[in-house]
Amino acid sequence: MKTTKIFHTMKENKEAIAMMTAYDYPSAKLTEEAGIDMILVGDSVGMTVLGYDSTVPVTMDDMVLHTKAVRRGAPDTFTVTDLPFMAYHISEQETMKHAARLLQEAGAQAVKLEGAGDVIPQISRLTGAGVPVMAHLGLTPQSVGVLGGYKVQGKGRKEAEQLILDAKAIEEAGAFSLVLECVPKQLTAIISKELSIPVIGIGAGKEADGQVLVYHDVIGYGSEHLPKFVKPYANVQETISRAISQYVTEVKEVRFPEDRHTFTMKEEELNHLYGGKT
Ligand SMILES: Nc1nc(=O)c2c([nH]1)NC[C@@H]1CN(c3ccc(C(=O)N[C@@H](CCC(=O)O)C(=O)O)cc3)CN21
Ligand SMILES: CC(C)C(=O)C(=O)O
Ligand SMILES: [Mg+2]
Repeated sequence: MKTTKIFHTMKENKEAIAMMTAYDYPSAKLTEEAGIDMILVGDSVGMTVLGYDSTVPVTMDDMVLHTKAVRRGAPDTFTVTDLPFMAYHISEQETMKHAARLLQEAGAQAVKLEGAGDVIPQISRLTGAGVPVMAHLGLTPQSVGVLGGYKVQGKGRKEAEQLILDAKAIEEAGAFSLVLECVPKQLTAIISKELSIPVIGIGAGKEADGQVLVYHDVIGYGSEHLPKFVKPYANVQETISRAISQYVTEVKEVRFPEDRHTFTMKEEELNHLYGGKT
């Protein structure tokens, strides 16, 4: 069984941590085969797979379903699942129940939650109960309504100082790792240096202890607007579109199926249909 300790060790050895999201069986299988260090079942599933325009509508049931599929595809990879919007704000009891569902019912090894402040006591309680917690600061997409859009965070000195304080409080509360999203690289350098837990960046520069990106962004599949921090390593949507268009064309022109896609019965059997009386 893989534990959070390996990621501490990787930070100590200055070995960069490669993390990526996955949402279903095939994406998880390919991600594990490629040698990823850690999978995130992100609530970004709401946008990349389910077609919502933010992560806010994503439910616990969605996260359980997708985590189960991911675990079947990547049984040997440490898997973190996002607690969705409002799953860790209503009460301590609800937070604990939701984390228990993700670890026991869905098979995640850790949970991730966004923010500091009110969330700090939840991180302590979860860790105290044996749930490994990954925190998430900077651009926290579940707060898009309050932040007023997906914008870079911590550019001003006051905001940056608050982020550093929040990061320290998160480590203090027992989180095993921290995702830093969309912050200036200088802030990433400070936070990664000041914390002993690994900092995983997304749009936060190479100064983090590791990187995370969304599966669809890495393979070039389906995103219309790509954030600046994304590097698409392939153009899978073009491949898929071309394949589907060709299929449609060939069906309409009756060029598919060909003989090699088709089954036949022996002449003899055909001749004796209805006892040969046809
Ligand atoms: N496909 C996908 N990739 C993601 O990284 C991602 C999701 N979906 N959904 C949930 C959140 C939303 N995220 C986003 C979405 C957009 C930007 C974006 O366009 N940012 C501007 C910054 C503009 C500025 O402040 O200067 C950019 O140009 O990168 C950033 C993060 C990150 N997460
Ligand atoms: C982008 C990462 C950090 C995330 O939270 C998600 O995919 O939901
Ligand atoms: Mg998320």
